[in-house]
Amino acid sequence: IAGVPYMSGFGNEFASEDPRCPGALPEGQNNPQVCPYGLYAEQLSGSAFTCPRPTNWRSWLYRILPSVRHTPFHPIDQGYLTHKWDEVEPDPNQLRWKPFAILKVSQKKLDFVSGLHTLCGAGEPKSRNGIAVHIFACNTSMINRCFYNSDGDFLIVPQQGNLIITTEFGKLLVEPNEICVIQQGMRFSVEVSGETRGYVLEVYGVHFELPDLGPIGANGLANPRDFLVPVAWYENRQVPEGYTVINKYQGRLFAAQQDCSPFNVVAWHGNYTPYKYNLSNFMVINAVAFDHADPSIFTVLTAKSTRPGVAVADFVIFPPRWGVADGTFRPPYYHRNCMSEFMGLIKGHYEAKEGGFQPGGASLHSIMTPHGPDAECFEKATAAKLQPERVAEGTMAFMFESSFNLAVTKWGLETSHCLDKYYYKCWEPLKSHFNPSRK
Ligand SMILES: O=C(O)Cc1cc(O)ccc1O
Ligand SMILES: [Fe+2]
Repeated sequence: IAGVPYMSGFGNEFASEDPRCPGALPEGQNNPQVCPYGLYAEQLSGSAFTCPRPTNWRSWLYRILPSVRHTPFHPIDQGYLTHKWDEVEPDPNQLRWKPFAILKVSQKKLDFVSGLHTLCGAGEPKSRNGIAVHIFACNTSMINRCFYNSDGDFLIVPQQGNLIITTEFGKLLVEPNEICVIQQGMRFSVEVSGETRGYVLEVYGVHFELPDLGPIGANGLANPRDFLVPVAWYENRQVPEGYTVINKYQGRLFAAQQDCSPFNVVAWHGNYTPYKYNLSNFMVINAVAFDHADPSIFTVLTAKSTRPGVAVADFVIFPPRWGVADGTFRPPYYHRNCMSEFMGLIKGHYEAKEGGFQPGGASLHSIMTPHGPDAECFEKATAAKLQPERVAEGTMAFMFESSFNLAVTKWGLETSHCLDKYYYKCWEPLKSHFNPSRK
């Protein structure tokens, strides 16, 4: 898998053939009476047929057998995956979690799907509006098992361990500090080596896009050419013992059996694909004179709502960069926000909290819940001699920021046993410096 080939570009019209079958893509039409090599043609639609061109997503897959050839779906156990947002009473407090536990194989075998734990979310897959945040913590590869989501798209943020993701479109190797997006309906299977953990942002009913750049101009932030898309890869593999296709549908898991691998797409073309992105390619823009810019300058991808400027969810990162602002309190300001702020940490530490917030953990600052730097960070930043300095070197924190009011699951508040009960104490030492006779 090292040296896997990719195509590049965000939302391009791609075309790819497995090199073992040159000419597998029909020329000049999508539905020949008989496809090259005796393949079946199948369209995967990621938008309504009638969407305007800039948001019209679909791909054509040329496969050994069509996806429809399977036995009926039956409900299966779904562990801690849920979209029930009323399991526990609402909690407006600042919440922080210690690194989520990853079980050892000897304790319990968990793969990417059975290792999904829903932490928080809001909205509803049936009405196609909302989001969920899941933690995946697993130790085993998916063998003769694949997954597809009818409810929405997965933005996957690995934090520990590499993911080898086989998709209908080909293979992706996704390492920590990279992210990938597997969109609604795309079948995929995840191989891991050892204990593996990360975060998933699921959005129902919208797709991620690159944010508008406004006065920034034509370049910057996440550049389209740095998004990588797999090349066609197929296996013609019979699985007499049964290949399990798992479907998340209306928040529930179902399984169906088929007798061959679903990764039997010999060639495909279209603009509806999985993709990955390396966060170190992000072109960071920051304040170079004074003041602290809002974190929207660090938006990698956005899932827009129908309200102008209001996201269903933004994926924002806090990458290594220079801090140079003069006469400025440089860390994040104290604030209350009309959006929900979920944060995770891939590596290192986060500038507003040197301790307490650890890689593989998380925090949630809900709508209008006050938050900001801990007392230690405040004292340091107000006393610091302001020189150009590297910020967040060797670290990578991120935020899922959402206009939804996120509810936390029972697993999040209780079962995970990771909630940090003393989080509020990090602000307790903040003291008044007010002196009416000093200006
Ligand atoms: O709360 C946070 O740590 C995230 C954040 C960072 C920042 O630089 C400004 C605002 C903000 O919400
Ligand atoms: Fe914040």
